[in-house]
Amino acid sequence: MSTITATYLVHDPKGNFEKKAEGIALGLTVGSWTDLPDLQKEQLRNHKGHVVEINELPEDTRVNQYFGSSRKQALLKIAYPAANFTPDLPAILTTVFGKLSLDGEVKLINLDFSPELASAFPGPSFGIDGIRNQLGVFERPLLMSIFKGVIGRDLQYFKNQLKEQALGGVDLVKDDEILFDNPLTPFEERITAAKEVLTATEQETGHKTLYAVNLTGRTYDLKDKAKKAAELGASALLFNVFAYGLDVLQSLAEDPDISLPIMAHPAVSGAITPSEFYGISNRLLLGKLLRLAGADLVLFPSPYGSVALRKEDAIGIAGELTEKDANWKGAFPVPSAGIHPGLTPLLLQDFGIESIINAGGGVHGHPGGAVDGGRAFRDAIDGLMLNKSLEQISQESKPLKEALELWGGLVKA
Ligand SMILES: CSCCC(=O)C(=O)COP(=O)(O)O
Ligand SMILES: [Mg+2]
Repeated sequence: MSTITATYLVHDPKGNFEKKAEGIALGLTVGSWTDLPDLQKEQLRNHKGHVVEINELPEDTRVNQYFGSSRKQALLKIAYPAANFTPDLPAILTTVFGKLSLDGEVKLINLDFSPELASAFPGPSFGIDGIRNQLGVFERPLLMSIFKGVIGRDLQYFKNQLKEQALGGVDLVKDDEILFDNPLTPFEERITAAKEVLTATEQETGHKTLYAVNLTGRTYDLKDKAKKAAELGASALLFNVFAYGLDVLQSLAEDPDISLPIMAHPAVSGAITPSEFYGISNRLLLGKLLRLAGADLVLFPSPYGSVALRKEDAIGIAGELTEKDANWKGAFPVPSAGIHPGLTPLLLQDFGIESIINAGGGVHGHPGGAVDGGRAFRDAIDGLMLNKSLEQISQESKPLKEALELWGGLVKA
């Protein structure tokens, strides 16, 4: 039988987890909080949730300090028959965590899709290989930079900033997620201006750079805007998926007339993921669900930047995005926020080659400007791929040396 199996982390002072698990399995399917005497055997067999596993965990002393009283914790696995829902994320999330998300200390940790159900989801259209093919870059992490300070500036400022970033050798440039349609830099004009600038920089340097335009506006206007972006020659879309919903991302990814890589931004996800007791795990939300809904690149806070995630969470997200056995193409992990060139060895060590190093302030804040900001990163990445140390590379690269002096990163002798 096709199913989805949810794993929940639950906390309870008494630890009566069998009762809790059965209550969820029945309550989210055919039952209610009161006895329903005319439930039929067949109804129970085909539609009731099934408790697969109850794994009581050792008491968490941090949790107990938080509550000032003892709290037992357990992981509960419950399988729900696919016959209960349509194969779409709104139906699935409402089944496995709709009412339950409002019902005390329950966190949704994972979802396992049976193969038949998994096949209903598209996954990335381009994925890691598709984006590498577009760029012709295969043997190093990619480098992305972010427009900064564009709000309130005109198209000429936008073009200048894009040119500098591209000349610094970055592979992708994305809008900041807070840049919306506006009279100074309208959506369509940003796309055509970027195409003009990036065609010229590619002719000058031979290096290709993609531009991800922020797809914003009312939900029902998004598809037409995205199609227009594709027609005008945009190279990728940035999308604030959690302000809209995972299913909106899926609709964009599935549309054959919007044949562009989609970069998912984590804005607003912090309202759902950080609690130990409530919400949805980062690994599931920013990893597995974004990948199956069709994100080609996924931004998330790195473990060591200005807005940090726990390292275990960040590595978990990247693992979900790149896991080889999954049904979908791999999506690029993009650990972000507060990234500067001194962090490059750490990023490479923790996220490997199949990742994107992404910086806004760490490019534009370079004393030599954004061109040197990009070069500092590229020199660091290229040198590390040759097994040189950051210190060695900085002796050959003035931009990197200056970046390390400003932001740190050299291991002192
Ligand atoms: C919180 S992950 C998204 C990072 C982001 O959107 C951003 O603008 C990072 O900019 P920074 O100057 O910190 O590189
Ligand atoms: Mg941003």
